[in-house]
Amino acid sequence: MAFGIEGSATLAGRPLFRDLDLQLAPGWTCLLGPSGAGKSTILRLLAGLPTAARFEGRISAPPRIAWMAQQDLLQERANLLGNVLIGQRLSGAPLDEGRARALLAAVGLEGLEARRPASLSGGQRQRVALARALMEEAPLALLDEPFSALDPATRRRMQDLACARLAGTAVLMVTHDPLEALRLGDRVWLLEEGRLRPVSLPDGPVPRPLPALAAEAEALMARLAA
Ligand SMILES: Nc1ncnc2c1ncn2[C@@H]1O[C@H](COP(=O)(O)OP(=O)(O)OP(=O)(O)O)[C@@H](O)[C@H]1O
Repeated sequence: MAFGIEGSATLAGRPLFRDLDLQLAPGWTCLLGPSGAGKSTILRLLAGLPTAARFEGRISAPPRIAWMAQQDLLQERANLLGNVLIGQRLSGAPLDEGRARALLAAVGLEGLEARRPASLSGGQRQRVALARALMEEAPLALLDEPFSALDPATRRRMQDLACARLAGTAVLMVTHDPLEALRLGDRVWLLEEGRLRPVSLPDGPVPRPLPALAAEAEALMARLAA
């Protein structure tokens, strides 16, 4: 099933983006672009969350979405297991504690289930937020810089994990990392000056091997810096 957003947005009377047409099929769509271009606004619009922008157009999204914001939005009063289970608790679904524990183990936090978020590092907190998003099993996943707080080796492992667990899901990921977009993207877009510009991709299934991507990453970094 395809989801998407079509339309234009203004911010304090000025155009933020115009005639946007972003369709989200199963697989990874990656969104790059300079700070303030409107990437998080697009994610929030798709999630049905309030934004500072005025939007006119059409949004197609399923009722249930896996959502990972730039801030981890962990519940400080709940332990890690409680945080991963929060979607099920809020929706009144039966709690699948076994799956939540398995996801915490998969993100490398086995044995920390009873800890509170305040006792974790930034990277550990981000991995709890990832486990919570993966717990959702929603048809659309909206991920805003989901790996930004991780060291390179952990980042790569978490990218592989997310890729495997979100197979068949329509994923929209905002990232500032060209290599990450090239590694994971089935489709990659650059949002600049209010327009979406396509990025051409090397052949092959995602996640792509890194050595093959060095030249493309260099070229894309140059476009971002322009
Ligand atoms: N709560 C808010 N109130 C007023 N303006 C806002 C608010 N949130 C975002 N904006 C403005 O909306 C514009 C788009 O912001 P958005 O967060 O979508 O950009 P972004 O591309 O995701 O940026 P970044 O890469 O820095 O996260 C920016 O000019 C920003 O200053």
